[in-house]
This record gives sequence, C-alpha cells and structure tokens, in this order.
Amino acid sequence: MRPADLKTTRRAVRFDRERLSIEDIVAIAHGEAGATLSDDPAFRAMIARGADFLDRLLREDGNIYGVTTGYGDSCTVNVPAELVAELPHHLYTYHGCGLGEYFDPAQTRAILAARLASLSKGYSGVSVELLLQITRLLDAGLLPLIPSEGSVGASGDLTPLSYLAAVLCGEREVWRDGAQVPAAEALRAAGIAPLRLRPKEGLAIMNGTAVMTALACLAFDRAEYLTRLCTRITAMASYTLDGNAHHFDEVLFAAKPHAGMQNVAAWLRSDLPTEQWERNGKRLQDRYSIRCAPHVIGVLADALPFFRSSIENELNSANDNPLIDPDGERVLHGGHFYGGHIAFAMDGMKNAVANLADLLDRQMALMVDSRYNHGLPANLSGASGPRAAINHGLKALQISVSAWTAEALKLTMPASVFSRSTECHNQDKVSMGTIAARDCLRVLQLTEQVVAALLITVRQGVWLRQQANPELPPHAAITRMLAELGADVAPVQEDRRLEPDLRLLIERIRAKAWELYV
Ligand SMILES: N[C@@H](Cc1ccc(O)cc1)C(=O)O
Repeated sequence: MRPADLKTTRRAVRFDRERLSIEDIVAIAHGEAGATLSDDPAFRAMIARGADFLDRLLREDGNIYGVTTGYGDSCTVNVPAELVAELPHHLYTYHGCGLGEYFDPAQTRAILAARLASLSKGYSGVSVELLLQITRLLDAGLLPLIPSEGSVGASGDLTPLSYLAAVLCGEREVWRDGAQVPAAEALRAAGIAPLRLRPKEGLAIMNGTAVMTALACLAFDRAEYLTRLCTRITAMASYTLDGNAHHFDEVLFAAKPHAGMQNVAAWLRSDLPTEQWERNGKRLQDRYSIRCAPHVIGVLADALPFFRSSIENELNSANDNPLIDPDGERVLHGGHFYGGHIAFAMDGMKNAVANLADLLDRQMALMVDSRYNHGLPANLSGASGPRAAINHGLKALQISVSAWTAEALKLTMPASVFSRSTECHNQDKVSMGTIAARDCLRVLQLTEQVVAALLITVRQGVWLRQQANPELPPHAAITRMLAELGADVAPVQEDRRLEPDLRLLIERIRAKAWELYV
C-alpha cells in the first residue's frame, strides 16, 4: 500500500517539544504514520518567540552570525543589509553539490521527520511556517531527491539537507509517486506556496544531524529484529546438527550477567528441547558458532539500549548552530551539529551486525559439511537414489553467503576515525556519522541476505533431520517456524534457482513477518 492510500487510517505523530522515539520516525518512514505539528497555542507561541527575537536583534544589533555574516570560516565577512535576505538562498545553492545514490523514499521521509523534530524544540529561531512547510511535503508525498554522499557529519549534514531547503523553496527535484518531478511543478500542483527563507532559516534547516539520525533510526529497527531472527536460526541450526541444547542452560547463563545475552539464551531454551538432562550426553561441546551464539548475538542485544539512548537523544536535540534561546533572549554559539554520538552508535552497530553475518556463515559451514553435520547429506541435498549424483543442494548458496559475509565484514572499518580537517580548518574535527550510518545500512542489507540464505538452510536442515532421526523430540517453536518457512520455501529436492526464494525471504525479513519471542 502506498503511504497516500493509508492516510485515512494511519496515526499521526505529533511534533512539539515532547520526546519522540525511534519507532515514531520509523512509522513515518514506512508511511504508517503521518506528521502533524502541534497546534497548542503555547507551543506555537514559543516557536514564534524565537523568530521574533531574531528579527528584533537584527533591527537593534544588526550583527548576527550566519545572518549578517558569511558561514563557517567566512564568519568574518560582513553581509550588507540589502543582501541579508538573499544569504540563506545562497547557503543551500552552493551546497547543491551532493552525489551518489539518492536516499529512498522511506529514508527521505525519516530525514524530513528528524529535521522537523529538531526544529520543533524551539531553539532554532525559525518560523511556524517553516515547520508547517515540512509537514506539507510529508503530507503531499513530495520527497526531495537527496544525494547520499557529501556530508562529513559535523557541520551537520549540510549538503544533503540543502536539498530539503531547496525543495521547501520550490527548487530542485522531488519524488512524487515514484517519479522525479521538478519541485516547482510538484508544489504548484499540490497547492503549496514555495517558501522565502527568513534570515536564519537556511542554517537552521541544514546545520544539523537529521540525515545520520534518520538513518540510525531505520538501522536500529532492522538490527533489533535481527537479534531475534538470528536466535531462532541458531535454534534451528542446533536442531539440524543434533546439537546439545544444554549449552543455553539457565544456571550456566546466570553465572555471566550480561542481560541481553541472558535473554538470547532464554529464547534458545524456549526454542529447543531441553527436558532431558544427560550428564555426559552424545554431544558434549558443540562448536563455538552454536555454543557461543548467545555471546555473539548478545553483544548486539546488550548494545541496543545504549544505541537507543544515543539515537533518541540526538533525535530529541536542537542540533543546529547558533541556538536561539527565546526566553533568555540569547544567541548561543556551539557545535551541536557534531554527530559523534550517532557516528559511534553506527560504527558499533555495523560491527555487531556484521558479527551476526559471520556467526551464521559459520553455522552454515557446519550444516552443509557432511564431516560436521552429524549424519546429514553433503550440501544438505534433498535428492536420493541415482539422482543424488547430479544434485548439489545448497553448495552455491554457501558460496554466496561467504561472499556476502566477507563484504559485510569489510565494511566494518569505523568511519569516525577518518575525521579530517576541512572548510579552511574551521571544521578541523568532524564525525563522519553519515558515512557510518550508510555503512551500517549496507551491512544490514548484506546480513539480511545471509539471514535469508540461512532460513533456507535451516528449513532444509530441520526437515532432513526429522527424516534422519524421527525419534528426536519435536519442539513447538521449531515446528511452527518450519511450517511458516515451508509455506514460502519448498524443500530443495532437485536443484533449483534459489534467487526467487531469497528475494521473497528478504521481503519477509524487512516486513518482520515472523513473530519472535513476544
Ligand atoms: N556549521 C557551521 C556553519 C557552516 C555552514 C555552511 C558552510 O558551508 C560552512 C559552515 C557553523 O555553524 O559553525
């Protein structure tokens, strides 16, 4: 369903000074919620006070950074009064040098929502009209085409956000129903008058962390689901390998108090048949990719609450410069456009997520190898009799998984350590948070591909194990998951092209199709 079709039923996220959550931004991104600006008169008056104070200051003092001066290192250049009105338009114009792929519509909606969140805090000296204009774009489904490359993530996401500023003013291009249209034409057709920016409004739109923060919200949402799905896959891999379910014992895990990791172990316990306790069972110690799975998945599970607080604090911050204190009537010069917290969260998240890909890649290596899979066919081939000779089962799928895993791991190099001095040494330390966030999304995409392949593998593996050892106790969660996967993916009996199965499973992963551990 397209977002526009959902208009009548979907909820609205209200923008005011209240704290917003990652889920609010994700809902707007996916078109499940709209964005409305609070019409509370006190809120609107507070916003207007900032803009009025700036107007007064301009009249009385005549000298404000970024209003009557050049930007950044050019702050020593004074702008004559008759050119002040043109200055914000120059800001977005000369920043129109982004390149690379355009952000997709969901990412773009998240970016608009994140910028609206920051400006709604009331410290940016912008007009209510500007905030409303952002909601109008979201409402009408007119999404700026924003190139994804060209931000150092410390003077804010200046260059990508210049594309939002330009579109608000009826310039550059938007997506409309999936097509690229000139913004001027799209705004006219939607009955939206282009803005003429007030003196500080160009800076307020562009000088902030909205792009990286929006991407971080989307990344968080995907990473959280993967902790659950990788746990379920681990349970099915353990079952496939006829492994030792007691590796996830409650007393064992109580001895190591990482709460997220303990949770993963508890999920595994709930998935696996652990009724019978054997002192020296048949499989004393499984390999690490099974035995230590809670310790690998748990790193991400334990980091998520920290990532959430960093991302939501950034989302709920006034992150431009200078800030305008409407009540104290002061102009506060600082560096809140510096995205170090998001950079760290994204660099950390991509590392922890790539480790999931690596974990699953190792689990697959055990399952397809008849030297390690405890009695199942090589490559988990489902063919029998003379035809077994020409069937290669999941052989190529494993090779693809190795490639996707390698590519994910390759992208884990932290972006934040590549800070470099730029803009005539005014921006001499920068966060690279937007690059970190883009890396993280790519690592998530590659890891989801690995997850899709592992879903095929465990679906095949559990099915073969049930045939090989019919006496094994079936377990509710695994049986249910096998049935759900079975509805999408047939067992591989004769070799077939698995790409369609993979693509379908990736869709299911992105839609969080399976209810896991609720
Ligand atoms: N981020 C800078 C402002 C800036 C804006 C545009 C630039 O091109 C450069 C710098 C500051 O607030 O100090």
